[in-house]
Amino acid sequence: MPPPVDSSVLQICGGHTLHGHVRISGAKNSALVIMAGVLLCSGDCRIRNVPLLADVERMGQVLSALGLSLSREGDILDVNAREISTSKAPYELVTQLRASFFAIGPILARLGVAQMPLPGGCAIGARPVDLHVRGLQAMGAEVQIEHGICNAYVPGNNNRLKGAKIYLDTPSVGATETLMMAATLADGETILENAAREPEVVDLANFCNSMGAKIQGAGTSTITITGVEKLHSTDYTIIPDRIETGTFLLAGAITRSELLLSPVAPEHLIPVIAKLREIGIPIVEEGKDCLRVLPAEKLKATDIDTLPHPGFPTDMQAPFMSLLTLAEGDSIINESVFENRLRHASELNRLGADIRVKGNTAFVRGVPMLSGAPVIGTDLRASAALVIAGLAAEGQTSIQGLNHLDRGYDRLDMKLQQLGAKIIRVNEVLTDAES
Ligand SMILES: CC(=O)N[C@H]1[C@@H](OP(=O)(O)OP(=O)(O)OC[C@H]2O[C@@H](n3ccc(=O)[nH]c3=O)[C@H](O)[C@@H]2O)O[C@H](CO)[C@@H](O)[C@@H]1O
Ligand SMILES: C=C(OP(=O)(O)O)C(=O)O
Repeated sequence: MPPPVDSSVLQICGGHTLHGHVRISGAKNSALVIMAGVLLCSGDCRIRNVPLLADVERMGQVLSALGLSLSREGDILDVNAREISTSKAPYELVTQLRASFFAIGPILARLGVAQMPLPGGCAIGARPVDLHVRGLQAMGAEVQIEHGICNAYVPGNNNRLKGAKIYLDTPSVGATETLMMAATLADGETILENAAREPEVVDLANFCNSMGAKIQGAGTSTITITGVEKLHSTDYTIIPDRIETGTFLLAGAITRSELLLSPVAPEHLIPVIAKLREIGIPIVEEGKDCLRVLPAEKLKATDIDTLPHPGFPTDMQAPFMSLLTLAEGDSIINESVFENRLRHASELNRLGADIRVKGNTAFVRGVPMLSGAPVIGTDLRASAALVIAGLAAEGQTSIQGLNHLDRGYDRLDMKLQQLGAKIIRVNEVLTDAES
């Protein structure tokens, strides 16, 4: 029997104002890497605020295949990682998401050997893993990539990685996380220089420290990890998803609506909030974990350059482009982090946008309105960008490619429905033979 192909579509009838409160879920990129981090623990872990996502489901299947037992109730995930029964991660699962590869660090630290297929994730560039590999080699591992699998082992009597000083050529989020996790159980001190400073890196460090790891400096570009023998049980709550928060701010902004979002971490959204205010969207911080977006008089064009944190996040680039299609004037968006992350531009043009792409730069000329059309989401944030645009477009927009959206947004269509959006999912699951 061929595997089912998800051909569901989202149908949006645009041009309606939204209103009300939206509950923001736990961060996808924290949840996934923290699930990998559970492999470091010789006890039980309770993780709270885990979002309901296809990627989380798949990451759970990866952990099960490695011999861990998991149970989920609501947004609480319990994992028993006392025993890891194999060092070999399943090819068909790991190749479906990016973060599964980061588990190579904990598996190697715990067992001294790991066989990890090269990862999947959004097709937004080549996304090599050379920095992960070079860092593990600096810590004493022998690593070879053959037949799509990264085989690593630690030679010597005790199979234990050794602390090392590692400079990352680029502040890769995943490489920082892989190496930070590997170093928690290594012999001696590891210093990561030019490390990523994303909030999810800090969340992972806090999670590891809650199990007894000794990590200092997460959130700065130098992270120091002093290896310990063993990590213990923990009960840990994941931070709110800053990209989901930004997506709802944009949904409010593009439909000229008033929305209340919580729980959020405004300090993780500084570049996004600054850009929204710059183009004329009123954003009000209420208390320490609540944001209100208010209708704008008019939208002004602006320029965006994506950068590692604390710069403007690449994961917000596509949804932000949707808003700028309706701003007055010309905006220039430069994607500096990934080399192929502007594929949504041509789909936005189907909706009436005026965007030209040259290399990694999109030139967006504001138009007075968008009009609904059938479109295809080519990756996670591209799909979110089309949803945002569809909410504003006159008439009906239908979006295919929901497998991308479901990887990383917790029931986006349902949350939008609760805010009054005219959005429905039409399910049509075909088998390969029928499609
Ligand atoms: C699961 C997860 O957390 N995904 C996030 C993570 O992806 P991910 O960890 O894959 O992104 P990286 O920060 O590693 O990638 C940044 C840049 O570094 C390059 N690079 C990376 C690793 C490497 O070994 N060699 C190399 O050259 C990449 O090709 C890219 O051009 O951070 C990205 C950048 O904020 C986000 O868009 C993703 O949502
Ligand atoms: C690129 C993303 O995810 P991943 O790294 O999981 O492909 C994203 O979340 O926008």
